[in-house]
Amino acid sequence: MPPQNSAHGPPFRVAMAGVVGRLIRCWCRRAVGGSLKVPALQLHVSKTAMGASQKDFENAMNQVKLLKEDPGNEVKLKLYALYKQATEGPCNTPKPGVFDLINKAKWEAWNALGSLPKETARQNYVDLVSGLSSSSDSSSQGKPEAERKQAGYETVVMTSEEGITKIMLNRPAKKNALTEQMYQEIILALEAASKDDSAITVLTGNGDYYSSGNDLTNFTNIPPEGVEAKAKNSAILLRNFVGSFIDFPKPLVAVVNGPAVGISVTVLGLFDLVYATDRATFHTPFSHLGQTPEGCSSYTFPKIMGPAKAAEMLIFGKKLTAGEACAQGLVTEVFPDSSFQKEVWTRLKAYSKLPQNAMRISKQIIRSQEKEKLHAINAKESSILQERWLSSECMNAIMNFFSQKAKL
Ligand SMILES: CCCCCCCCCCC/C=C/C(=O)SCCNC(=O)CCNC(=O)[C@H](O)C(C)(C)COP(=O)(O)OP(=O)(O)OC[C@H]1O[C@@H](n2cnc3c(N)ncnc32)[C@H](O)[C@@H]1OP(=O)(O)O
Repeated sequence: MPPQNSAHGPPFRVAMAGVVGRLIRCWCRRAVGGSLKVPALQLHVSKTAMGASQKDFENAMNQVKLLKEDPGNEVKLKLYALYKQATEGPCNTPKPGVFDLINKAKWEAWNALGSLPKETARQNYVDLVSGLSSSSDSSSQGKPEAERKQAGYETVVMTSEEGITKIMLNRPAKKNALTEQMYQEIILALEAASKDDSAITVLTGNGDYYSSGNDLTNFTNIPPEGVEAKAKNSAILLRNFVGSFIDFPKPLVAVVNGPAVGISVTVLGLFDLVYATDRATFHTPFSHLGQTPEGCSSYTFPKIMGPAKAAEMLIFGKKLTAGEACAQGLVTEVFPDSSFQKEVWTRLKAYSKLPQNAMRISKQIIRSQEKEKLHAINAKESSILQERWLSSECMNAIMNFFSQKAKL
């Protein structure tokens, strides 16, 4: 594909050359069955990982004991999971039984961190504690409970107001591209929203994009265990992520505030309402990336729009305008960008006053017949992608992105 813009200047390219080099070394190692010695690969340290020392980590553990306010169960689970990941690495214990509720919740929080490197977990733990300490000192005091920003999230902002819980993707400078941490935080946020007292849950983006899909730097955090292990853990993360949409028990609404790419488009088939600004576009360039559909779209898209239109999007990467996506049934309604937020939130506030249980039960009736099937499709799509990520087609596409040879 021809280069289309020059947003990335020379310093970006220099930085990316390192990333590309690392990827190539990684692939070479795989190609020779792991026998090639590539010391640089073993030494991979992510940008965030360089921040927190063992001392910072120990200080943060002490700070937790001094918190003035109980941070709540969600945050405590997150702290537990990050602590385990930072000290022991990926979850390595058997899942506790269904009746062992507390240990099961702890295990799930730890397991949801997938292959997050120990150093990143340590940094995230330190950042989380530092956010908790400052918010318990001052910021949230005095605000009504319902409007409080929920602590414990770094890449999303979660707020609850007037019966609506809003989960806002919050990396506007990166077009809300989804990092591994973000997938994990969305899983946790959906879990929290499913249990809170709101009637409706909304997913939206901050800035000019809804989301540019998977953050392609996820392909560069290769752990010392190697790329196969990374692909395996990423497939688990993907499966858990999509699973939280399949199982979400309340009305789930996407407020698509701008262009959407990749997985942020495919999971829309699992939402109950999709409202889009007329500035939004819907793009699933999987073949261009050497990848295949996820988010259950291999099943939901043909069902929603028919096999021919689904093929145009999922095989050939046709980008749809908001109007086209609405005509094909993926989007519920399109609003002019100038009045988008006002119109959508007025509508949602009215819906949130409808009897909650009735809405919940109606959703269950509509979706329950498909749940098992959707989980099976999710498992299949994730395992096919696990293979795809190890293919040269996929790797070339990722390297092209980083070396700016290709822009979508
Ligand atoms: C070993 C296996 C590991 C696998 C781990 C996978 C985990 C689960 C995967 C689930 C499967 C998901 C699949 C998908 O979602 S496929 C879609 C992936 N997305 C893309 O390919 C989009 C790539 N981005 C672009 O083409 C353009 O950035 C875009 C058209 C979105 C916007 O272009 P524009 O010119 O307007 O803006 P910029 O390019 O300048 O973007 C601003 C900065 O944001 C960075 N950016 C944007 N999107 C991404 C992205 N998806 N990944 C990483 N970075 C992104 C961009 O680089 C700019 O950064 P700088 O300001 O630092 O230059």
